[in-house]
Amino acid sequence: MAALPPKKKQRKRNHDAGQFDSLRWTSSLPDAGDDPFSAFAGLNDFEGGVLSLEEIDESEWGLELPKVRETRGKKQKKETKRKREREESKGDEVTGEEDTNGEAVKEVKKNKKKKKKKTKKAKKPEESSEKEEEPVNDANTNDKTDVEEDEVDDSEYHAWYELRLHPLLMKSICRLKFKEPTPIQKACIPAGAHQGKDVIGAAETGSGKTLAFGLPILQRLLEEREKFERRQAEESGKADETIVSKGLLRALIITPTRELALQVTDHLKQVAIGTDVKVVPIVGGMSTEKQERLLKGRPEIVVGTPGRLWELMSGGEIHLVELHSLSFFVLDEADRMIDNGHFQELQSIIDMLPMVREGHAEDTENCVTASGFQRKKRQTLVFSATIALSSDFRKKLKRGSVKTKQDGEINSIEALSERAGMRSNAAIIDLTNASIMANNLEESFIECKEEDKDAYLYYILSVHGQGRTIVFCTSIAALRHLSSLMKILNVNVWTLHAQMQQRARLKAIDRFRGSDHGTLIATDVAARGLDIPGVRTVVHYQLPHSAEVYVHRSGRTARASADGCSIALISPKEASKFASLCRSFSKESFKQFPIEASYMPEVLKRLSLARQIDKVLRKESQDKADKSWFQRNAESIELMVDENDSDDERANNIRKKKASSAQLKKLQQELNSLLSRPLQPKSFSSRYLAGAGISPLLQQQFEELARQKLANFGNPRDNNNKKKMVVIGQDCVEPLQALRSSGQEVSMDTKGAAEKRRNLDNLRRKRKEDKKRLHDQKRKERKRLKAGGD
Ligand SMILES: Nc1ncnc2c1ncn2[C@@H]1O[C@H](COP(=O)(O)OP(=O)(O)OP(=O)(O)O)[C@@H](O)[C@H]1O
Repeated sequence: MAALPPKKKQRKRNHDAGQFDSLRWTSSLPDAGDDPFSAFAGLNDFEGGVLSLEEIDESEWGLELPKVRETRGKKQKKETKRKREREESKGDEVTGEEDTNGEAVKEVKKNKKKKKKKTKKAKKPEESSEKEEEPVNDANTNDKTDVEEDEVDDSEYHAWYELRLHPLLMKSICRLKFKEPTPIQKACIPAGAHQGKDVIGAAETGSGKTLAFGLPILQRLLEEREKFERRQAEESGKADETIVSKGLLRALIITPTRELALQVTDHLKQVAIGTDVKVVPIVGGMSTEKQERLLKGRPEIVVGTPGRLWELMSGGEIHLVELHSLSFFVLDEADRMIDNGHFQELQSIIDMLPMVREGHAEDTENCVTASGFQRKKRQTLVFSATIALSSDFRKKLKRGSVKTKQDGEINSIEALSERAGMRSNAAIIDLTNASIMANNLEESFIECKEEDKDAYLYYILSVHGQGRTIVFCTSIAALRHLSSLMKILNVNVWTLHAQMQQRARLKAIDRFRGSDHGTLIATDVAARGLDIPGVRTVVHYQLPHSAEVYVHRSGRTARASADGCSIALISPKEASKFASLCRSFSKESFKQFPIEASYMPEVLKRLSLARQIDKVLRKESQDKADKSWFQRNAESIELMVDENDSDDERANNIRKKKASSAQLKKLQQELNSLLSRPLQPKSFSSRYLAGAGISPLLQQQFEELARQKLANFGNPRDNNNKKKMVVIGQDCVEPLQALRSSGQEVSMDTKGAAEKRRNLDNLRRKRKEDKKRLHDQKRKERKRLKAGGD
């Protein structure tokens, strides 16, 4: 883009500044206290803060935005001009050669063909590099011709131009068809990319936070490279090979889970296509050798999990310990980092970062390889969907008095940010709304007994089996129980939990991603960051331990302007937890998910059979496991196992086995016969056939039948009457649709619930005390009687 004239530039800056006025700047959050769900109460009471815009001279960047489609008038004018020029040049060329035998014309055509071939060749490397695992593309392949040839509609992408991104980044954005930046991107890119500020960013799940920190990183790397190359060219073209930023670690992005690290890597790679910036994931569960090999390629951006990163860093991995050149330190899903099991390694990594002093460039005096550009301050970017900061965080940062635990451990995002070198002028950008949930997310609940949760889940999956669903459990035991039941009931499910091997985890995600109506049963390892398009429903089979996790779980649906719904299954035991959750989101009402009670007898029948089958199967596999365990251990101590059971015992065992397999067969037959027909409500009208589980094929057949019946009626009056016959297959109704059309808004008497809980606790305590008193009395009585008898 050409440099704007001074006035325009000023106006543009004002415009940018104006944009920020509409944002809410944070720094205050009420103390969360002991209640894990109260962390978000009053989240919208934030203090203001202003971003100051620095002078930026676009002309210095030499930036050129992708050529956009001109308006019709301009286009026509240009076309006429081009035509005229073409004709003139054609004339020149033809007259310049012998024109008598048409040779010149042929020459021109040949030249044109050559040109076309060249353009094709120039395009090829880029196309092929997209398919490669590591897109290491040469910036030179993205010459202007490529950019110009992209059909980019000005009106469609103009919202990005204010952010003044590098043309190669703009090209990727256009390719990804991201029409406009999301609010968090709009707010963070100027601060992070152009003002070099540290950023704390919070926005709802699925709001595009990855690019809110990814684009500033790529922008700065590309910008620095261009500046450097220009300067080199100016200084008589003598390239000093030591200073070029290529090959030094420039950005370290840390995420709490491996899947998230891989996803962030993929996302950044997509945007970095066409640049030669390398992005590499470093995560546990993958071969260390392979990751060391990847690091030998000296990627500028590394995305990793704390455990594996620290393992390699403490082992002296050269690319990871040369941190003087680091320009970005990013914590994605930062609040999760302070959970147990993460912060030890994270703390060690942070302690390895060169010191950043307020008002000073990084301490890089001993560094010979870092260029002047890289010696700029390191930026710290901290992002999450749920972020809780104290009201005077900024002041504390200034004073350097953010508290860590007494033993020096990091216990809050604030301490983490300070330790990582966050400066007091950091841009704190909080775009979370009062409920912190995505606006297009519909939340609902079903109140049920603990033992009925399976039935309600089966109801949701079979009656409303449309779209992808993620079911969250808090324990792996619950997940295993649930997945085996659902598999017996022929529900298409995959599982994801922390005890699975990384390969299996990725496979499960991949398969889930590939199935339009699949179900993933997961623990909270999948709660953060996973970006799987088309997740329509999130079911909280068990409520999570904290409100943050609830937010992140629900955020797997309704991402990037799509809609979706969440359904929490609430047992009486969880009622007070749920009330506390509502309180923390200042929610006064939740929608009750509509259940068609007439389906439940059939659902319960199937489930009872599935449970019995599961029990038999478990017993069988347990017996097998016990036997092999016994044999293994006997062998290990060289003990001879006496195989010779008595005849009676053997006969007994065989009888038991036969009985068990006969029982299993019978149960399976019974269940199969139930599963072979659609789930039907107990009673249904033959006129309004409402059948959940009616497959599209069956529905089609019913509709055909209805039409045939209609045609058979000769009497037009009769005909009119029968026209009212409708076939409704509820299978086609997504949970979100069902919720929208008949979900009941239920007001949450959170205070009342707490009162009730207290009363119930008192009652229980009283009953216990009474029981104890009675027991003591009886004991004393017995003693007395005994003493009297003696
Ligand atoms: N400007 C944009 N326009 C449209 N889609 C976008 C834009 N930016 C990002 N996306 C898409 O939105 C989805 C969500 O983005 P991303 O994963 O970065 O969200 P997030 O805020 O990090 O979510 P979470 O808090 O759950 O981790 C991704 O599929 C991404 O490709």
